[in-house]
Amino acid sequence: MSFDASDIRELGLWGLPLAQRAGAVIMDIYTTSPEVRYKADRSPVTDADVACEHIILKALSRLAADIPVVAEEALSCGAAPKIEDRFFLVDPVDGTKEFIRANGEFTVNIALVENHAPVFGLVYAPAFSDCYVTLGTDRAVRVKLVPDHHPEPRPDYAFEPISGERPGSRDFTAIVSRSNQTPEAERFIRRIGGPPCMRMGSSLKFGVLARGDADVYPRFAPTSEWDIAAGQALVNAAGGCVLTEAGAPLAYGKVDRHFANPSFIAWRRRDEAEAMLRAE
Ligand SMILES: Nc1ncnc2c1ncn2[C@@H]1O[C@H](COP(=O)(O)O)[C@@H](OP(=O)(O)O)[C@H]1O
Ligand SMILES: [Mg+2]
Repeated sequence: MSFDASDIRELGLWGLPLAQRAGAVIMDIYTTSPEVRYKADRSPVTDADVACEHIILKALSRLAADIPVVAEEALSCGAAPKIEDRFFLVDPVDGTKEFIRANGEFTVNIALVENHAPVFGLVYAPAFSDCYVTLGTDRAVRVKLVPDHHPEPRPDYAFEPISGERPGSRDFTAIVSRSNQTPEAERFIRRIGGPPCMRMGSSLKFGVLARGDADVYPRFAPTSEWDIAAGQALVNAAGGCVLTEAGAPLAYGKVDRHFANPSFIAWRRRDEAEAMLRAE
């Protein structure tokens, strides 16, 4: 298939039925008390992670066999591709702990990285039929997407454009991990004045920022590139940014660090992040 992976819109439209299929497989397992195993790093994995990743890898190999893919489960089994300027990052089920707890806060994540930065992202929460996808480097949308084993091609998705504009007059709000909270993040929240704080599992937090329903997501617990690349692409496209504590951009493709990220702060608005950093 001839495909220009720099066409973010084309990639987004291609990704939606794939997400539906992957989501349908995940939901079949979700509703039948999945067996939980533990990887070498003691993180949990279920058949949903493995089956979903298989579907996505197969689809990516048909779409763009020349672009390397770094995928969470394949990498944990030792399958590390040679990284180039452009590569895909796949986390088939982000928020596996939430999947096991059955609170719905888990996502399918596909991202494209170019020159060390995520330029495309798809985050899909099948339990909520809630999908966020970039259709351009400055265009992010939300779309209701029901898990489906055999989705029909759709020319007419009801895309809701999202941006980091704060709706109404709500208070400045932080959002943090449900299962991986740290004292450092709590200290950060106190330092910025102790705003109200939402808790949520998985990369859905980036969707909440990108749609303007929270302002800052401080993350001091460990993450890997596949956990956050799609979410960062969304936040970037909606007018926000993801920075290290020192205010530097996050770099992707950190092979020597096994794709581990430093602590970071994701911001709903780039200008607010810059103002806060200047005030420090
Ligand atoms: N000790 C650790 N090392 C690396 N990543 C970790 C980690 N603890 C949690 N994570 C990452 O945090 C993700 C969950 O994010 P959150 O806390 O925002 O829900 C996990 O995604 P998976 O569920 O895909 O493994 C996992 O990758
Ligand atoms: Mg993950």
